[in-house]
Amino acid sequence: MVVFCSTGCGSTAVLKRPKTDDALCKNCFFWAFETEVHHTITSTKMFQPGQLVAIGASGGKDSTVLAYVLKHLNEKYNYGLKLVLLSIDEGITGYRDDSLESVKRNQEEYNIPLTVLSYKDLYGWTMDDIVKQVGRKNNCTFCGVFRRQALDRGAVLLKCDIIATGHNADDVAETILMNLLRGDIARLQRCTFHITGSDGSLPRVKPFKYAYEKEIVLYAYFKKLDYFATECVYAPDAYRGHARALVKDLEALRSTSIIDIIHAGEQLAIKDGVKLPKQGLCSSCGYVSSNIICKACVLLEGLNRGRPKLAIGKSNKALAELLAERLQNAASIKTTIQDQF
Ligand SMILES: Nc1ncnc2c1ncn2[C@@H]1O[C@H](COP(=O)(O)OP(=O)(O)OP(=O)(O)O)[C@@H](O)[C@H]1O
Repeated sequence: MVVFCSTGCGSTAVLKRPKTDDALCKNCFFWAFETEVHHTITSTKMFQPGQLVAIGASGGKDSTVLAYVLKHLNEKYNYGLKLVLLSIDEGITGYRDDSLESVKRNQEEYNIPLTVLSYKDLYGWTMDDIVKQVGRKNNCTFCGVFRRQALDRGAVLLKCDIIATGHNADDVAETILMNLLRGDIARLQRCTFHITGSDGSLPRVKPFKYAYEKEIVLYAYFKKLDYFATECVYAPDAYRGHARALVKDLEALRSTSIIDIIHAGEQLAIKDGVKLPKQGLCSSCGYVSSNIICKACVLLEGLNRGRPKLAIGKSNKALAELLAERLQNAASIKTTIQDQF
């Protein structure tokens, strides 16, 4: 039986929209998807004309579709943005090396300049080296913390005004649930913001905040976009894995579940008087941090000392240990100087 596009355009439907269950033809689906992203961008005043935008480009489906759609909307609606692709090479053989090849091909196809920064250059370690030290269980902590900072450093280096990532509605819903389950009130509120980074780091935006992962995959498929489809070869973050499974189960029961979780998350407000961590600057590297030394520096120091698990889990203990040692060093330097004069 032929099903016609529910918009009444007269074309044959080729898909059922995961978000709304509407039967749509290819062109009406493209229009609906792009118009919703455009609405997210304009209704939240995500960008300002003249801004240089670093698109975090991993070569995966989300950031590939993001680069394509941002370029398209920028031209169609005259946003007045300059776009650059920024890729972080974590040094994961058989994963990031292959996905970066997709980014390089897209750079040429979309004519957007690309910069690649590596963990090896920034931190002296590849993820392959780190996994050899820490094993597969905790390596996602290193990767996540280093990537966040690497994207920031890269964008600052390129003199960008803002970073756009391909985090989608499923990612946001998972993060809301994770922060709720962990009781992480500060992050719970922050993760629903349209723009983050007003605390001193570069502003970050998620134009796909309301775009379903399944629709991004369909968009990439029907547009025949070139992206790398394999999962990371190292164990995925176990906790997020549970949140992901829960979100997918809920979506299967009711397709609006994902957007409902996001809307609920957006309405949460922190009671007056609740103490939140204050953002300052890391005394080692100068990056934004709610501690005297940022998580990336503590993780790196653990690696460089041959104690990679130092900052896993109870990071306050690791921080206290590092600070005590630094104070001791400072005291012995002071004594040496005093002895000399
Ligand atoms: N190595 C990287 N270099 C640059 N940006 C990255 C990198 N890894 C992740 N990002 C950015 O963070 C977003 C979310 O990353 P995540 O690890 O959740 O991957 P994902 O959901 O599989 O996204 P993608 O399909 O784009 O890889 C990506 O869409 C991208 O914008």
